Amino acid sequence: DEPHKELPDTPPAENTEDPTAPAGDRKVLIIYFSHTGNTRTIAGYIHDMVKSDMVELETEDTYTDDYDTLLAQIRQEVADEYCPPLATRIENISLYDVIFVGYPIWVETAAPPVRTFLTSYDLSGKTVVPFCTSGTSSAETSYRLVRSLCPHSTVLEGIQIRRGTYDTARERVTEWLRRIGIVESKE
Ligand SMILES: Cc1cc2nc3c(=O)[nH]c(=O)nc-3n(C[C@H](O)[C@H](O)[C@H](O)COP(=O)(O)O)c2cc1C
Repeated sequence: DEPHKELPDTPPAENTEDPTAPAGDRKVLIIYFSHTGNTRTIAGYIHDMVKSDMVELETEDTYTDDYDTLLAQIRQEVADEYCPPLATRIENISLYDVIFVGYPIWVETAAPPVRTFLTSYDLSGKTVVPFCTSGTSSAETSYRLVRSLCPHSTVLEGIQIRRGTYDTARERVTEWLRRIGIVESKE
């Protein structure tokens, strides 16, 4: 499935409210990897809604922009369960209660930097929340990977934003954050 940088036809509605403190006074961190910016957009929607810190994961070796070369490399990395070294270091991860983990689906699973992140940090006892962007693939394999790499965390229902559906993404992210109890529903 080819990469595709997608901008909504109409600009998404601006978030007019300040981010809300997460339900239960929990401290929230959003970490994400994004090669072409789609996952960064969704991370921004979550950050707009939930009082949180946000960190973009960067690899020591930057991935190429040449799709065919990248696809061949990622096929190999996925087959090898390779953990690309991260340039990003996260201080004080122990302070956080909830960690959102965002990534593109690459070769049917989570992009390899997520494997590095989840194997490098001890997330025992924390709540982990996956979110991803993709073409047409299912996200299930990536969710299974996330669950297997943090077996002592509570992994909540994730959200997947597929290509062609960005015009409604902000609303769906908001509904999802309420459904999983991160943001309290206002009645
Ligand atoms: C190397 C590579 C492999 C990909 N593999 C898949 C795939 O297996 N299934 C899919 O639905 N999308 C696949 N995509 C599309 C990306 O998931 C999609 O463009 C995503 O939104 C990119 O996120 P980003 O802009 O945050 O990097 C692939 C993209 C690349 C570059």
